Amino acid sequence: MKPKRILLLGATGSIGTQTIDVIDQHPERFELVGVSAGHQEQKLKEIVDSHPSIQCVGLAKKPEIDFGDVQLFYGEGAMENCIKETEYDLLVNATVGFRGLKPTLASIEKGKDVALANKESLVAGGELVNEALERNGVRLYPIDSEHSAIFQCLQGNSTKEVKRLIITASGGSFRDKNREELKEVSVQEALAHPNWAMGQRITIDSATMVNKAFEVIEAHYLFNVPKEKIGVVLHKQSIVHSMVEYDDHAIMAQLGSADMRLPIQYALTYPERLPLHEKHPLDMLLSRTLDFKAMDEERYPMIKIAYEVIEKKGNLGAIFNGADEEAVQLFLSGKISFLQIEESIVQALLNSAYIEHPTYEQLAKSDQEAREFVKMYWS
Ligand SMILES: NC(=O)C1=CN([C@@H]2O[C@H](COP(=O)(O)OP(=O)(O)OC[C@H]3O[C@@H](n4cnc5c(N)ncnc54)[C@H](OP(=O)(O)O)[C@@H]3O)[C@@H](O)[C@H]2O)C=CC1
Ligand SMILES: CC(=O)[C@@H](O)[C@H](O)COP(=O)(O)O
Ligand SMILES: [Mn+2]
Repeated sequence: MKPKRILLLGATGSIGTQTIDVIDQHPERFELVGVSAGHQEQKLKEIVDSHPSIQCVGLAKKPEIDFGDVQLFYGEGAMENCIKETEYDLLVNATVGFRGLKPTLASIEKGKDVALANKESLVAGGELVNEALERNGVRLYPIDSEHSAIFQCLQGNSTKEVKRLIITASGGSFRDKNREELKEVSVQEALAHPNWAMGQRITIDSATMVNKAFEVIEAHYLFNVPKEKIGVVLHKQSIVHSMVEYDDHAIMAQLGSADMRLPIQYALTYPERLPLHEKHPLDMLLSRTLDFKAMDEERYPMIKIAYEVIEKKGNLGAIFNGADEEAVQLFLSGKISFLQIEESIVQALLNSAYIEHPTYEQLAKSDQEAREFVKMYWS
């Protein structure tokens, strides 16, 4: 069997690094043919040097170091140029933010499957992505742990028989605090996720529950399930990664350690399962407790927004994500407080013009305007 040629966007990040680990565990099955990153050029260079199969490299700006004998793209359009110029079988989109949508669409238009970590592609552009998938006969494989769990639980069954998808939420860094206590929290505390080691943006999104709101929207577009059939339950151990309840009340769950290597590998090897080296695989023969608690929408108001975005669609997902991206940056740089992230999102949604059937260009404009709005709001 010929190795699957992988083009990896966001190679220097949390998902990117773990994707390379999975690829390196199975050199006979995968070949890394292209990588892109933002600003960590030294880290990217080390990846390129240790993977001679890499032919194409993308960076956010012109690098100061020499990348040698590869095709190099930088600046605006670097990821799309890598997609255009590289011969690959599967795109792994592990870049963060709205910038991930354009390469997702470009790969689909090229007729190449996508293993998707970049949930923003679906939050901001779910309608466009699904139209493009259908038009090009291309598949999307979820990497997000909850969606991988649901995908695994759906194997052998039809989504027509699904009573509901049950997405688990850890509750994030502040799950033991009430809203009054949230007024005083620090950036450092917010970045201390109880279970997962992830990039900064998604870690803050877990604490605000924006991540879970995004995951509700992501599930709607990935599995074509109406919003009434998508629920969220608090599960502080992050062992049950999500569940599918069927019409006969059978509930299928996927359990595992808090390690993204399994969902990444499954997206790369589907429908096969390969051996995987994890540091601490889950051992269910040891005693453990699994807690489940109903979602509290007063404590976590961001969850409700997900259902409004699914109902009204249009450019609301792009505004939701754009406002959050900007607000998280302002919070990380100490310019606004934790609760002001929520306020940024609510105000941006209230003050932005609604577009019912946006093009990609209109989504990009809505994203930009939501960011500008948040910057102005706090200036
Ligand atoms: N981490 C996790 O466990 C999970 C993550 N996800 C999703 O996966 C995606 C990636 O998350 P995560 O790995 O945590 O994020 P990280 O912040 O760790 O990594 C982000 C990647 O995107 C790159 N990047 C940043 N800015 C740019 C830019 N301007 N142009 C091109 N590339 C850029 C970064 O490059 P550089 O660092 O070189 O600047 C880095 O390689 C997100 O959408 C997230 O929601 C989903 C589930 C779990
Ligand atoms: C690993 C992963 O998929 C993250 O999205 C994770 O689920 C975050 O956890 P919570 O948002 O449940 O805190
Ligand atoms: Mn997740």
